[in-house]
Amino acid sequence: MNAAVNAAVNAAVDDAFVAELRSRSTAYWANHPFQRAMLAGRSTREQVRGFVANRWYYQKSLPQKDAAVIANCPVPEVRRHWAERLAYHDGPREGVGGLADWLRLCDAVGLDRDTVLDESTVVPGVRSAVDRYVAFCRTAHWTAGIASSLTELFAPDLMSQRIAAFRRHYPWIDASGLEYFEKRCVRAPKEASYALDVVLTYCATPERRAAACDALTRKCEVLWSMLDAIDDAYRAER
Ligand SMILES: O=C(O)c1cc(C(=O)O)c2c(n1)C(=O)C(=O)c1cc(C(=O)O)[nH]c1-2
Repeated sequence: MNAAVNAAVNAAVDDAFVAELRSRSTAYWANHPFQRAMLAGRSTREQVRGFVANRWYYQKSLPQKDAAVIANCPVPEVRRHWAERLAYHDGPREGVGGLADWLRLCDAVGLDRDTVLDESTVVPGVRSAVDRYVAFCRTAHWTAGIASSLTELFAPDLMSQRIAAFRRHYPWIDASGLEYFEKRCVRAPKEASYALDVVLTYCATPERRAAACDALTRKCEVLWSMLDAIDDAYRAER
């Protein structure tokens, strides 16, 4: 095979891999009935608050998940880049960064901060789903850990819809709290694009690529399980 034919074959193989990863969007939590109801303005205050308070457990676990990916990754350039994600959520100091922005969203929906931070409203199903995500990134091959973040390919569209829905249907939410999602709409596509490049570059075998696709499915299941648990806990409120 000459070089041009080889390059064309490799590009086609990469395209098929990316298409396979993108096809996992059908299992993304944007399609969960709880999420659909929230976007359509059919959630009660307690359900919206339940989502935000429970999601805190996901937010606070992200830096530990990213630290696990870094710990397993042998490539300095990738570690350097991935460390930015960790720094983003933790922020340079108290009160600044992704976690602080999420806590401002908690304020904006009327949650008591101490109650959010003591996690007394976190339901068991959310805790175990998130813990599963962190454990997966600790134990799986580092490229699978990175692939599991690729739900961020699907997140920007959902976050834009969520911002619009919160403004339109839930006027009791202080709009300043939406800054978390506004910032993520800019950042998530960049993070997803980098993660996709890494997965394309370092998943060099069909087995690694299959494992990356499986990791993305597992991650969709984590998010879906979170919403199952939240939906269940706040069902009586509907
Ligand atoms: O609001 C959302 O629907 C949503 C979804 C996701 C996701 O798909 O995992 C993330 C975020 N937000 C997010 O804000 C975020 O920082 C984030 C990091 C990750 C990850 O797996 O590393 N996912 C997500």
